[in-house]
Amino acid sequence: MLDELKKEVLLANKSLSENGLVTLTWGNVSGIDKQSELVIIKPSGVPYEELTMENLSVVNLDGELVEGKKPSSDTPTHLLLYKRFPEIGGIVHTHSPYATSWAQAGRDIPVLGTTHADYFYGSIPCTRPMTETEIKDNYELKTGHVIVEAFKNRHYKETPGVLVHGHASFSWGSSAKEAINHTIVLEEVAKMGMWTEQLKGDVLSIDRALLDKHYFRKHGKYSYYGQN
Ligand SMILES: O=C(CO)[C@@H](O)[C@H](O)COP(=O)(O)O
Repeated sequence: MLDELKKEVLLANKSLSENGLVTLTWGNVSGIDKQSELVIIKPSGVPYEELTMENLSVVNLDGELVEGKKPSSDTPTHLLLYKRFPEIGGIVHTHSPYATSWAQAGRDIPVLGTTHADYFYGSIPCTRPMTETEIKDNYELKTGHVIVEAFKNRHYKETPGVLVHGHASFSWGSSAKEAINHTIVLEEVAKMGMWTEQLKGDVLSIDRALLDKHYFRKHGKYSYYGQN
């Protein structure tokens, strides 16, 4: 069932280690089949080298297990994002060191350069801290809620990633593979941002003209990037 999507999600989870985005099992990748509304996600606590097509978790949007092992502990967060960000097809959550450092500092990653602007239209937001009640009651679902709240004034397709305050990042894309690419970029701009601030002290974002040039030359109907 859904073998093609399973293969994509399997390779995406395994690529977390290959891309230096994860330590131990501190991350998970999912993908959704829009037709059946079934989500394939990494099984909880399973080392990436032991992941197979057979042990991947398959859940419906209510979180019920349809096939495979017990799903990632972050499944409720993934499922809420699929419901509230309907055009995404894949999600990555991981504790990559630089992005996690900005999340622990509770800071948005400002647009400090064109590398960032090529992929994220504006700062990468950090959610507000969660309340004690949110943490104690259905934490992973409430994590999804604070992420959605951080996007009330920005579009999730223009900024395909977020830092969860005190926790780590979630990134997304049209597929699990694109979500991995956005996670790689998020970690890189988090690293560059930290070093830029180190070199220049409190730095300002680039101006809007440069942000627009770089973002819209890759995205939208006037894009002229690549072979298109
Ligand atoms: O955020 C966390 C733990 O803080 C999780 O992302 C785990 O690090 C991965 O959990 P599983 O996907 O293996 O349940």
